[in-house]
Amino acid sequence: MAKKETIEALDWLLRDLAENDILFGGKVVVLGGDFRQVLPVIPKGTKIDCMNASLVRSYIWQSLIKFKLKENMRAKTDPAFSRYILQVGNGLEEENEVGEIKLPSSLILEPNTQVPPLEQLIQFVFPSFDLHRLDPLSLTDSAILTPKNQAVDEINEVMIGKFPGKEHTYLSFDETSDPTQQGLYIDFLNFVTPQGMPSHRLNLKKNSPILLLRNINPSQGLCNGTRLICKEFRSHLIVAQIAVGERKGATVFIPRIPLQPNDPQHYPVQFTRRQFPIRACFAMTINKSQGQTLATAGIYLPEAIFAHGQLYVALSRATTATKIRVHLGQSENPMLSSYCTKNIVYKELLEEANCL
Ligand SMILES: Nc1ncnc2c1ncn2[C@@H]1O[C@H](COP(=O)(O)OP(=O)(O)OP(=O)(O)O)[C@@H](O)[C@H]1O
Repeated sequence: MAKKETIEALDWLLRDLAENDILFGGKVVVLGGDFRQVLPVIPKGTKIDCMNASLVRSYIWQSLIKFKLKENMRAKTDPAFSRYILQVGNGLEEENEVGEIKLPSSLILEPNTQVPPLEQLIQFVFPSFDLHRLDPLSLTDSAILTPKNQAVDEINEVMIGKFPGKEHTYLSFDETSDPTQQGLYIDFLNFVTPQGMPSHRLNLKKNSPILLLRNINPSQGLCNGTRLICKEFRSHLIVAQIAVGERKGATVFIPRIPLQPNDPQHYPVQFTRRQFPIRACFAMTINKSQGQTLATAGIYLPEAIFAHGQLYVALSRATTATKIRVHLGQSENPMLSSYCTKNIVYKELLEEANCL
């Protein structure tokens, strides 16, 4: 969800344009959101920082007329699953002594000593590339979700290896702002992948699914989070096909663009990466999956989730309980059931937002 400052900036802009001092300049503005989902990300922020960044804590909140959407349209064919997700999102599932909830056994990957859990999850989510060869766009209906980027990169790497076809690699051009530092830092820059940026080495295959990381051209459907299929690899652009939404099936061109880290203070040197703003999307972070609907979802939790709403967002991407499987790492207390995992819910924020 957007930070409150973004919506406050819109308020001031509309007041300026309308030359009055009425909320949103007196214009009708429709906002939509679910406070059970992940809150605005504040790097190294505390619980209070994240809650304070929410629209609920803005001067705007009290002036809004609120309407509640009560039916889960995505999971409407599975009302029991829909009720369960809501219990998780509201933080009403019973917790054990280390603050974990017990997931229904039907959602958990069956124990199998022969096949490693990630491989089992891959087999559940992507049972056959042959089926996808007939309809490559269907590949983007499924994904493995996990909390951290490192696991996302590892899973995507494994999946690109398994995917049929010839691998095509694009290397980025990483440039320090101060040219005298280029030689000193180039290896380091090629090694790091700042949050929200593509990696230095992009390994892709024809028909493999990708996710756009920037708003390139919203009117053409090319927004941050759009899923596409790679069709052709040229030296300076990738020909792709939009996989979801109103422009599904449209052919588009993705150029290399200059990208800079959102958190430059965390790097010893300022730099620009010239790369295609995409990453493979067999796997994605739970935060990035917000807004997506998945026909089949695998949730890979070798480590527990770490932020408000992540478990709710992950579970609520699927349309029925039969199309979702979870791999859980060890519970914090190994004596407890292996079906237990952390669920973080800031109930005080949900109460302020009148969600409970
Ligand atoms: N009125 C409706 N009738 C039938 N299906 C609907 C309706 N509204 C939404 N859906 C379906 O429900 C799913 C979720 O819709 P949408 O992405 O608009 O919701 P959302 O609130 O943005 O979800 P989230 O925030 O959880 O990602 C989509 O698959 C959409 O097709």
